[in-house]
Amino acid sequence: MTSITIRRPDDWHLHLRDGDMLKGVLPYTAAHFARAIIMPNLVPPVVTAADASAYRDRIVAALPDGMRFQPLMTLYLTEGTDPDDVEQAHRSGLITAVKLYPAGATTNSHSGVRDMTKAMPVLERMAKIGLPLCVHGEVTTPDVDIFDREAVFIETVLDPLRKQLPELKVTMEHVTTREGVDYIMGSSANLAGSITTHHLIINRNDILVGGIRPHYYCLPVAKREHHRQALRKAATSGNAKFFLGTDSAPHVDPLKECACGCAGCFTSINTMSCLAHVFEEEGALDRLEAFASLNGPAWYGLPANEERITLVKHESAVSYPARIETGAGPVTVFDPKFTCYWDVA
Ligand SMILES: NC(=O)N[C@@H](CC(=O)O)C(=O)O
Ligand SMILES: [Zn+2]
Ligand SMILES: [Zn+2]
Repeated sequence: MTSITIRRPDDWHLHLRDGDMLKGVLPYTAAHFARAIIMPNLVPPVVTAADASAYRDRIVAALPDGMRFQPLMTLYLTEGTDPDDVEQAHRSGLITAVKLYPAGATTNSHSGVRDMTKAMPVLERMAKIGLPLCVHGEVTTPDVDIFDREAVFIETVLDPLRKQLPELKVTMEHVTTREGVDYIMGSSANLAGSITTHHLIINRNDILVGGIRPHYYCLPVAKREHHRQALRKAATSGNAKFFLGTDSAPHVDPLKECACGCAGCFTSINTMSCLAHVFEEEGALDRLEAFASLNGPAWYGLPANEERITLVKHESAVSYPARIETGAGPVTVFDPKFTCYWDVA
């Protein structure tokens, strides 16, 4: 038996949803993670400080007795967001970041930003007060191929924005391409990137070969193998610009297994197990702590967790349920297609 002990990890990109789904999925995150950045793409979205405060209360209320977990709230940037409300939410310690969804890019993003110039007053304020912007980095232009949308976003939106507002701290979330990795590595200190567990494991063949696999469909969509390899290299490098954001994004099975299925993989339950496997494969178990527990807090200016968790490699396979039951309905668990031997003790 092998084991490693690391500081308790955090999840820097997480969808908890609301109501019965929130109650169903939150315990899996809280079991392993001390904190998570909570995505604001509810229906309706979490737009104002008042919305974020009420949502935080609902998350805390949904936490089972005896579990500890700190939700780090975000505001959903719209063209009508009030810079004063954002600043106030930041100063009171309520929010950790503001989230940019280009309108139409992903799940519940229709209230997102169409015209970046309309968001400039808020972005300028954020640059001034040191509040990070988290971005879903994909263009939505219909003539751009879905596999190119991240690379085109970097070129046409992100790079110009960072030149215009060099002081703005930006997290490029769920990076899925070699272009994304290279752009982050070649940039100044105020750009970093989160990487999901599933993008280290699947490429686009897993979605499409031998039949369509809706539970591997997420956004940004998984790309070619060489992109997955670039992500693995970045995540396991120890480079402080890369950290874990699982993007665990539960949808009930009927909404995934249908003619127009939702994007998102539910990974919070087996993320640490899968990551230990991936890092071991890459000969980088000693860098798992940097990726999952150290680089994220450093980027967001927070202390690393003092508590530790131990990951144990068992002689025999560790199993996870194929799906969990929530009050909102069944949710299929991400299947890494390899046998897991690691789990959290
Ligand atoms: N990642 C996904 O595929 N889906 C996310 C939205 C997002 O993070 O883009 C969701 O909210 O379902
Ligand atoms: Zn996204
Ligand atoms: Zn997400």
